[in-house]
Amino acid sequence: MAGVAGRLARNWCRSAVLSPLQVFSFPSLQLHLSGTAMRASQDDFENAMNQVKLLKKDPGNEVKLKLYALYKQATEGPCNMPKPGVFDFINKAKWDAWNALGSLPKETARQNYVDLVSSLSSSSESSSQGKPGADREQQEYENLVVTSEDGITKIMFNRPTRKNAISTQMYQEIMLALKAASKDDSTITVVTGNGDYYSSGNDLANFTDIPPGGVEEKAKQSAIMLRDFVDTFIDFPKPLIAVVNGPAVGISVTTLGLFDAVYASDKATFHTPFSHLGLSPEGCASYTFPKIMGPAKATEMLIFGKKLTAREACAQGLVTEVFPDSTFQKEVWTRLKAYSKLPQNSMRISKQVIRKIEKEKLHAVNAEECSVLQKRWLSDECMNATMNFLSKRSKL
Ligand SMILES: CCCC/C=C/CC(=O)SCCNC(=O)CCNC(=O)[C@H](O)C(C)(C)COP(=O)(O)OP(=O)(O)OC[C@H]1O[C@@H](n2cnc3c(N)ncnc32)[C@H](O)[C@@H]1OP(=O)(O)O
Repeated sequence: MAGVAGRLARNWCRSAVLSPLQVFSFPSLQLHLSGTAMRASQDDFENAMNQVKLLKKDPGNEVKLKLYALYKQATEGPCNMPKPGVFDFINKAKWDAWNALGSLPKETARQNYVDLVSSLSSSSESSSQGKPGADREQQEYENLVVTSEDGITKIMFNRPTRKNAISTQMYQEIMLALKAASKDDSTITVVTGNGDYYSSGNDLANFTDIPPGGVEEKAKQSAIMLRDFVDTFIDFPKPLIAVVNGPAVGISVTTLGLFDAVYASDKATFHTPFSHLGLSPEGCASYTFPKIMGPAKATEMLIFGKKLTAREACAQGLVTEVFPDSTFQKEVWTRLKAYSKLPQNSMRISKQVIRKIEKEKLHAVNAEECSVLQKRWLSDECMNATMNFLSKRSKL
């Protein structure tokens, strides 16, 4: 049972309470919680809350629980909530941490929170400065490998043990990487996956990271993030190519409708199980898929969750070309290197001409899809499906 609790706590804490936190190992971090320093003002406290979101690495479960407890103590005072049930691992861990602070005064908790965040921020800085000569791009992204070579910027999803599921932090990183690629001197940008999957879509553990404002606040934040994420694809100015190395699920499929070309291994599959998850389409697929493949085929995918093989997806226009897996990488990269030598401005301008007429429409579709999803995430259908997946994974 301890293993299960640990796993659940890990899921919660990985992107938890005060996320997006980006993992840091602080084995020797000493916490100074005595509250002997000057009293922190409300501004200091708010700054510290913002700073937490900018930490480069995850400080670990124990520290996150301390941050959570201090935040609650500073804002609400001593814990007087009923103790969660023994099987409610996540809330029990949080309750225990908060309750352990006893009657610590709010001001002291506030100061300790500020001190703790400050110690985390300085550890984060000294750690990243302490690796002279290390690859800069590798350090910036926790879940991506971004390289630029031969006029091609390659953004590779890099969570292979999670089938490249997209965590909250990873959404942010993908947006940052795309924005950087849109401004660098490469001619084309490629998105691909490391390992056997292209991506298993949204990390379903994202929804276990509930902020102090509760599930409604979580749904609101997620809708804002999703809208920004998809907008980044809509506005991407250069040829954007997907190299789909293996199965793709959910949002990693829907966003393909916003790419300029999609090359797939014959091992790839395309699956959007939205109804099974109590969800509805995103990534502008409610507009792009009927347009690409016709409304009936789009219905089979987006409403009935039919999984397509790479060849089926190609026949329906979602995929540009399929290659045998054994020669996939070689054939695709040879072709991409040739394309990357074409005149940069001409390609950019052609993309603009092709896409311009659709842009406004796509932004409106994106906004509408996010607003619908904000409600779906709060539905019993969606919550049950998510809990079902997570509890199976926890082997309860
Ligand atoms: C905030 C914006 C939200 C935008 C919304 C987007 C909607 C979507 O993207 S919907 C699609 C969501 N994705 C899924 O439903 C896929 C869930 N995963 C699976 O069904 C399976 O894991 C798989 C078919 C992808 C792979 O199965 P397989 O048996 O080969 O491998 P597993 O042992 O299941 O996976 C290894 C490991 O990875 C974890 N994992 C895989 N995918 C996800 C995921 N999407 N979210 C969270 N975790 C995932 C899986 O649980 C395994 O973890 P453990 O080793 O700890 O058990």
